[in-house]
Amino acid sequence: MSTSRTGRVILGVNVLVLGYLPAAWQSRRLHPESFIDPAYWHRIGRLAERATLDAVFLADAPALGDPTYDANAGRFDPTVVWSHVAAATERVGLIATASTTLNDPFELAQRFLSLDHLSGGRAGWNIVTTRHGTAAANFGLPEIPERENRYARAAEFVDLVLALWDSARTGEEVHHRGEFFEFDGRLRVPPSRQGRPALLQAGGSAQGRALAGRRADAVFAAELTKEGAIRHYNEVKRHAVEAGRNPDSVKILPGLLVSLGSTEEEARRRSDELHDLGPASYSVQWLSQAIGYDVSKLDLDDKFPEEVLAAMLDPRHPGGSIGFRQSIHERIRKTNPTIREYLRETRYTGSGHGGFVGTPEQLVDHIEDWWRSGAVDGFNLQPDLLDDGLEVIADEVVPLLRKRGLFRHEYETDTLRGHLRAASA
Ligand SMILES: Cc1cc2nc3c(=O)[nH]c(=O)nc-3n(C[C@H](O)[C@H](O)[C@H](O)COP(=O)(O)O)c2cc1C
Repeated sequence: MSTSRTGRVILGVNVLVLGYLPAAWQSRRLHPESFIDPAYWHRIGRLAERATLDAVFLADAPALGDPTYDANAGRFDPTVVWSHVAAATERVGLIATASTTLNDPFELAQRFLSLDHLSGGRAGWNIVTTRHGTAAANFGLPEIPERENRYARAAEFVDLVLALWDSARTGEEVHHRGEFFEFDGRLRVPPSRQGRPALLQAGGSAQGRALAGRRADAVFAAELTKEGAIRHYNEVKRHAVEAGRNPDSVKILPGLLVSLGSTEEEARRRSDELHDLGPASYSVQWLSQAIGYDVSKLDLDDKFPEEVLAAMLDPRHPGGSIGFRQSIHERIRKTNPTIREYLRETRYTGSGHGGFVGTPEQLVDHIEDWWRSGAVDGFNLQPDLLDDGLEVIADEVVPLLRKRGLFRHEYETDTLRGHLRAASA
């Protein structure tokens, strides 16, 4: 661990609607339709801003989720939610996920630059290519295109959106002729306070890491082991250098599921309660969709079969996101558990995304260790429950990070891209 690292940690919060487990709505302050209440979103934005977090973040896959593994099957459009929250906040970044497979570059460029203006330069676009066949059906596609094609489209899509945002600055028309898009024209929106929205990227395959290195300001990653995180970190920074960029201009921010308590036992009890209140099959279903294999067909007291582990690393394997598959594979190889042991352990360590169950002090130790080890530039925290889980982050975790000189005491800038840059030494 390098004690000499300077700069500070970047912290976002990935608002998994009510929380990352299906029983979140049963907590004392929530109910199944809390996410429909506009005041709920204002509360989340203001809480994150009180904690001087860099950003709030929303995932998106334009389809009704499958409740057997999606804790929050119903969701709002992320850019609409953040437009509402922009009016109630002044500094916190507002990052919305949108797919390059299921959107149009002109419409997306206009939508995100509009949000950037309405928020005073705080918008971020999390670039995904979406692998869900259900989402494809909503757009008249017989199936979701295979990964190579999705990322080729994503690369052209992002370059066209950047050219459109640039046309807002130069006033010049864009004339684009590519494999996926033809375009002549320009945006009707002037450049925003931060010039253009920040770009994030989520998808840990080789193609995803290359796209991130070439274009992203930050990466939303999935890392279960520090070794895997360091490899991902170095690979994206290398792609950035090859693209002629300063490697520090792309920040690596893995998700981190957090369940906190005043003691480790209390945190574990909280995590167990939330897991046990949900359907018993949930973690098996979630794992099955993440690795693209029906785990319920296996004997849970056996180890993971070699062919299942091999498929997780095979880019041709259609199921799941490679980002999550690789992270899960690393973890299994490291601890060699039976399936049941894996499901039990990962209650406290996360499955797909890293997880943390413990006290605020222990969480800060974990954040500092991974940051000083060069595994991350920060984390996209995913509280087990919104909003009381976010309150503990604001009231206990952030003050401890500040005491160690690892986090801001107040916002140094008023744009999202400014916040990301301010974290550098
Ligand atoms: C950390 C992480 C977050 C993701 N979030 C989303 C999301 O919100 N919406 C979506 O459609 N895909 C999401 N994906 C999946 C990928 O963007 C996309 O489906 C891609 O095809 C699979 O990525 P990969 O194979 O490059 O890992 C996410 C992937 C990762 C690793």
